Amino acid sequence: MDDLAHRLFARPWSFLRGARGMGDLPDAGPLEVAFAGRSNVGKSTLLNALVGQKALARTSNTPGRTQELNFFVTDTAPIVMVDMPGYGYAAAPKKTVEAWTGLVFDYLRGRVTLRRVYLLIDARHGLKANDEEVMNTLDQAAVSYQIVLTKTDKIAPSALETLLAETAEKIKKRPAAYPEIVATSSVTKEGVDALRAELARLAAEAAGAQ
Ligand SMILES: Nc1nc2c(ncn2[C@@H]2O[C@H](COP(=O)(O)OP(=O)(O)OP(=O)(O)O)[C@@H](O)[C@H]2O)c(=O)[nH]1
Ligand SMILES: [Mg+2]
Repeated sequence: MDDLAHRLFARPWSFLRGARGMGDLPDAGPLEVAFAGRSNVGKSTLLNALVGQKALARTSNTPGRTQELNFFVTDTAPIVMVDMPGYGYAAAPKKTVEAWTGLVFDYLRGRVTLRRVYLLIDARHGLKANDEEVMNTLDQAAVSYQIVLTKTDKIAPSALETLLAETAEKIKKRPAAYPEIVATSSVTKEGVDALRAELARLAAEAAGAQ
């Protein structure tokens, strides 16, 4: 880990608040980085891998584990990480899933302090129609986002190469998308240090702006 990243993750992160609606959000202050993606893609697991705390965000084999926007903070930098409910299939009633999805889109579209979205994509499945909808929303709102492939331990290196090339081609014309795609696995920890370094860079930028 580089020096800045080491400092950002030197102390434990803690849970600040869960929000079920836009009215419950914490006051907009420090910059926020959000983890978005389909249900079960590995958002909460990746957040735990980044902070090195196994049970900070709750994870599950069953889609629909995270049911609120969960805000996590550290006292080493003015940066907040936001674990989001998933969209797409979830083991919950239709109305409940619709409410989570509505909240996800409202937050992505309307949060002034949202600085970066990590859009997680399961490496076994690639981009789906609802991921494209999220990208449309972020492009329209001019919120910068980066594609993060998850569960790369579950596919062959050659399949990963193909997916990286295909995905890069699909996002080429999207104005708010980062052209580089990060491949991660919370099993092998591939990509985790690269994301930590990027978060540390954002945190340093935020600290400088205060
Ligand atoms: N093999 C493998 N499994 C993973 C990886 N990341 C997550 N998982 C597993 O995928 C399942 C879902 O992980 P979560 O982190 O709960 O997924 P989520 O995106 O937060 O899901 P929701 O909150 O339900 O939207 C769990 O069983 C994890 O252990 C990975 O990189 N590799
Ligand atoms: Mg989750």
